[in-house]
Parts: sequence; C-alpha cells; structure tokens
Amino acid sequence: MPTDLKPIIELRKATKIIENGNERKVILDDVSLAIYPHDFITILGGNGAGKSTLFNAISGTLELTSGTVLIDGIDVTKYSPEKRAAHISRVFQDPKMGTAPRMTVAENLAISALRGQKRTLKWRNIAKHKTEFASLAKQIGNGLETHLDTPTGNLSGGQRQALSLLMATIVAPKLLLLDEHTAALDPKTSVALMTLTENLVVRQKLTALMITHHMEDALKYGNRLIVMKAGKIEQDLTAGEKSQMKLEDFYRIFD
Ligand SMILES: Nc1ncnc2c1ncn2[C@@H]1O[C@H](COP(=O)(O)OP(=O)(O)OP(=O)(O)O)[C@@H](O)[C@H]1O
Repeated sequence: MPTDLKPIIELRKATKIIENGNERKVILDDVSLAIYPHDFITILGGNGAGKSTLFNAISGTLELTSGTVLIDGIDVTKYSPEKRAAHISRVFQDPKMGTAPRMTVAENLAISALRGQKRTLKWRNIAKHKTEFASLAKQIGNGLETHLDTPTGNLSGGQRQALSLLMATIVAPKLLLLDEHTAALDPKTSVALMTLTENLVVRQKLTALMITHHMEDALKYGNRLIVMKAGKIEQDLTAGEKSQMKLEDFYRIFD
C-alpha cells in the first residue's frame, strides 16, 4: 500500500462481540484496515462472514466492543451514524432502502444534494435544479430522466437502485459503501448498474468499498480485493495479486 498517502478511513483492531445469555459470538474479529484515497475495494466472503458488519462498523450503525474507527485521522468511534453520514454514503441491496417512496425522483435528488450542509430544503430550488438532475439521470440510460416528477415508489427496481447510486454520489462522499447493490436486479440491469458504478467511481475519483457475491465482478472491478471469513479479513490483495488469481481460487473462499 502507498506509504505517502494518508488513509481516508481506518479501522484499528475493530472487534464486535455479541453476548446473548450463555452465547458469545465474535462477529468482527480484530479487524484492522486502511482505506486510501481512490481505493475501489471489492469484498468477497461467504454468508455470515462479516461483510455487512464491517460496513455497519464503518457507518456507525454498529457500536464496536473495542477498537477504533478514524476518518481522515480523526477518531469517530463515538460519532453517530448521522454525523458520519456527512462523509459516508451507502447503497443497499434492497431497492426500497435508499429512497423515500412518496417523494419524487427530483425531491430525493434535491435532499441528497444538501448532504453535509445545514441548509434546509427549499422546494423552489428543486425546479431550479431540474435540468441538472435530468442530465445526471440521463447518464443512467434507463429512462430515469423522464421520471423526475414520479414518486420513487413507482419506479422499477433497476431505476430505483440507479437513483440510490446517484443520490449517494451527487455530493462526492469521502467513502461510498456498496452493499451488494446489484444483487436484487435481473442480470442485464445488474451489468448496466455495475457499468454506471464504475463510471461514477472513476470519473469522480471516489473511494469505494463494494460487497459482492459475483466473483467475476470482484475480479473485474477495483484496485484491491478483500476476502472475509468468520469476522476476519483473510486476504487483502492488490490489483496485481488479484490478476494472478483464477476463479477456482475464489471458490475455495466459500469452503
Ligand atoms: N446485531 C447482531 N446481533 C447478533 N448477531 C449478528 C448481528 N449482526 C450480525 N450478526 C451475525 O454476525 C454474522 C455476520 O453477519 P453479516 O451480516 O456481517 O454477514 P455477511 O458477510 O454480510 O453475510 P451475507 O453475505 O449473508 O449478507 C452473522 O452470523 C450474523 O448472524
């Protein structure tokens, strides 16, 4: 990893232990990870490996038992998810998660455009920004730009995920978390959304973590690949190391 760059996000010895009666389960096990500017890291691991737990620890929806989370070198371990949301955006697997269903596409975009600012939403500003929103939505290529006044609950799953991605990146976050964001889509829409994802990440020089169960995607995209197993980071591969790997090597991850 680069030595001259400072990590944007760092986890130091992050551990989460769940105690339930006599049961004690370590779901995040002494994880240390440094994420550098413009890293696009894919994350693979079997069911229950701790991938979403890692995202929860970064975004603050999970309180650590021990360990530290830093953003730009500042200890944010005690910061609420809302406070961290000024820097971190997340797109979930479920198309229903990222958008407010009764609000229109333009209204959802307008709210996202205010992320990290204290200003309240002025509805007249939405009209002002509609042309800009339309040109953003047009990049997606699935007709979203013709639905600016449509409540998001009426969109297709693919349109809704594309909108969630646009909302997560309309103000460039320090870190973009993609939590199996293509998993609920049909194969064609999933490929289109992955292409859009890569375009956005590369064009905006974003820093991103992407959980995927598609081994092909984990190999194809990004400059780093992390493999998780039983709450630990088992492997952290560079692009060079990744290119030496074959699909068969990855099937062993799920043994
Ligand atoms: N709040 C919680 N309380 C108890 N157990 C939890 C909690 N959150 C996660 N776990 C457990 O921690 C383990 C890791 O879960 P996690 O959701 O991070 O896995 P994952 O790698 O994202 O899996 P998947 O690919 O199935 O989404 C699982 O065994 C899960 O049941």
